[in-house]
Amino acid sequence: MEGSIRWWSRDHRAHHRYTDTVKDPYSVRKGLLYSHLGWMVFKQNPKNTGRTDITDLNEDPVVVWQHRNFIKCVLFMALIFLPLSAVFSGTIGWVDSSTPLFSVLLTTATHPVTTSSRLVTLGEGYHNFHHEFPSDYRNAIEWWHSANEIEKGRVQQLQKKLDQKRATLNWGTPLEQLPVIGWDDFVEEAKNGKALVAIAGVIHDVTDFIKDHPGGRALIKSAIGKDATAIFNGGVYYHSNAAHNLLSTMRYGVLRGGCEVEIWKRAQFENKDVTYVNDSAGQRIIRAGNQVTKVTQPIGSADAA
Ligand code: HEM
Repeated sequence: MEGSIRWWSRDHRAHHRYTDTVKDPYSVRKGLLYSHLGWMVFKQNPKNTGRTDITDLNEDPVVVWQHRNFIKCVLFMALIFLPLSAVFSGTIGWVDSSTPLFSVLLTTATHPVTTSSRLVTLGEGYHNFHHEFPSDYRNAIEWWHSANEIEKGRVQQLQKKLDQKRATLNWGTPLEQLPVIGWDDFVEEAKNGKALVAIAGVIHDVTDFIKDHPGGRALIKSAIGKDATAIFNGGVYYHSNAAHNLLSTMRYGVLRGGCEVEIWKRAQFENKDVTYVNDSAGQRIIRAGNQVTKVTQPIGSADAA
């Protein structure tokens, strides 16, 4: 039913090359039933199937012979070989393991593998692996498979999950989206009641946080309308990585002439090659300790005095 070696391989190569597109002969987008059985039962228009190179198959005498004598081979297998093997082995069962599971696993070809899909397909739910590594005889990654290429794929999948997770979190307004505020305007706004604190060239609105500050209201209030870069980074207290992360959620603006931040911002506008690393979702990756407000060498600390 699945045709000659040549016919099957040609379509399977097209399936790998054009997975889930109109040129894929078993595209799951044509329906579950079609990707399961339809592609074998219905005559396909060869023009619709993507082109593939099968010169190697055409040069293989066994493949060519089997293709030319396909009907004879089928009749031989069905009417002579199978009955004889049943007689000699004492069993009459014959299971073609590929087709019943094929449709289910095809649906997983472009989707993440789930535990249920693995169970329902008796392991064939790992079909993504077969698409990534078509020359690999195995069907899945297990702990004893440590080949470099497979590990790279695994790390990239983990990275994808990490990117999805990162995109759900609040990392603060990206610097390039913040307004640039001059020093005098910053001081003026702070005087007029907005609790603004400048740290490392970024202005933060800490109004809602004053009451929750673990170091007390008085200390955080003492920094309003000031540049608290040194104070925040060890001058009074060396704030944690978590404190810098929290601070980024309070971003209000960028200080004109405010250290590296404005230089970076200007470079962005001038299209210079100064940039941060973004993940696949376009989210900026902020590694622990790499926050823009983190000044690694405390500008003024008790030790330096
Ligand atoms: C501008 C926004 C600020 C934020 C978001 C902030 C956040 C925090 C956080 C989360 C902690 C807990 C410990 C840690 O995670 O490091 C903390 C502790 C502390 N903060 Fe701040 N802080 C700010 C400003 C300031 C200022 C301006 C000062 C000093 C003038 C200050 C002095 C302290 C002190 C002394 C502690 C230690 C409290 C203790 O453990 O007893 N903080 N801050």
